[in-house]
Amino acid sequence: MNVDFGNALASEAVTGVSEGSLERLDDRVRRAHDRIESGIGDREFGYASLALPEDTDPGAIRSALEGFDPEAVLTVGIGGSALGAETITAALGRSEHYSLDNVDPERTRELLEKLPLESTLLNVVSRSGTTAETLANFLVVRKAMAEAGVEWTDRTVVTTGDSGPLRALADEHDLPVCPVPDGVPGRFSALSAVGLVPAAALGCDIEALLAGGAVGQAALAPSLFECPAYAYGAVAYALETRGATTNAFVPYAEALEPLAEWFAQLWAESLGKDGLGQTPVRALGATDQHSQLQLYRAGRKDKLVTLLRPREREDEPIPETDIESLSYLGGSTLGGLLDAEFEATEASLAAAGQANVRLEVDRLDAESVGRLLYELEAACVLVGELAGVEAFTQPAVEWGKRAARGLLGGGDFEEATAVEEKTVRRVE
Ligand SMILES: O=P(O)(O)OC[C@H]1O[C@H](O)[C@H](O)[C@@H](O)[C@@H]1O
Repeated sequence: MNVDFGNALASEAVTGVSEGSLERLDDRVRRAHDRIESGIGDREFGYASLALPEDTDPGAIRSALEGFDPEAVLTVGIGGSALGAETITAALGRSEHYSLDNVDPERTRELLEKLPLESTLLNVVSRSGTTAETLANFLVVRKAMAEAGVEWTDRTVVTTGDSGPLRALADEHDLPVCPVPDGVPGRFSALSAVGLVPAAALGCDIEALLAGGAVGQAALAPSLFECPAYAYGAVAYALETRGATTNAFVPYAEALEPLAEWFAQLWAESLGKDGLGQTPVRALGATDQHSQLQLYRAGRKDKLVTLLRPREREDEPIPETDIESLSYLGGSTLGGLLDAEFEATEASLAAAGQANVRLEVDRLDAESVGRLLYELEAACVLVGELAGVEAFTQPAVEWGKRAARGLLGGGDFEEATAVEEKTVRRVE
């Protein structure tokens, strides 16, 4: 990942940071880097995520998938157990990957009617093996397969921990199981079996994805001025402390739209603690230039806008036209137009004093995507260190999970009583 934070400097942006402040911050970046490196070395909880490029065994993933040559992959998982896999296959153009990461009955039914179940690989992913949405969807899909005369046990692969209901079920039916890596929270697990199984099943080069992650790891360095991941993290942190409490993440590539969702979980769940954390907003260039850009340019100066694009892409020429007012488009390309819009938006934000950072990758291939995921994770871990928040836990999410389970009669959870105690003040 290449980072250009010129438009986030104090000389350009209302919430910008001066070079001098960044130089002072760099001392703290160096200390944070030491902490991160020792955490990686000792495979400490959370920090172990940044060791995945070396620790993930692509051979084990491939052997769990032996004998499968699916037309489509259906991932049943949620949050960190779905978004990494969706991000990777979308970025690499594998549209045959579908996922059920919600319990909307209409969507579930519609998808099950559309999929060729006899040639679909069912990929069930849950670190805990207890997440209600995932297990409920799994039971529904399993029944649909049985009703369609498909032996679900022949078409299912599971990624889960060493214990829990999903592991027990996988053992009972002798299903192929990929382990979730130790000490790696779901949102940091894209470069493990959690994120790589669908990609591998659909013929992506998972070794190259991991090699890209390893390049990101090798690029970690004790100065933000020498390390793109830390440059992005340090600038995002510095801007947050100067009032940029929203991070609008805007990829200029449809294939990276799921990445914006993945980034939102990474940033929100890791950094939203102790009254701190930038609120991630998902957007897409150029589409959202025609909707959200008004706010980003002229609304409150409480944002960092992160613009992301691949430098190279397969292009499509725009045909010549004899309509005089459109002649400027003819002879150009859709990619050329998208790039022009990217640069125009960047300049328009800067002209309004709105902080923005440019992230670029060479192209959307397996190596670049692996590196991008790794470096955004490293950026997030760095922000956690600088802000002094515990980036690897999600107590607020767990609270809601317990409340929902309590309501469904899945145990005695005191959080469920909060639902009954809700203050009501209706207007009908
Ligand atoms: O993998 P699972 O245990 O099913 O968890 C799936 C998701 O559940 C929770 O909501 C957590 O906050 C997420 O971080 C996690 O990714």
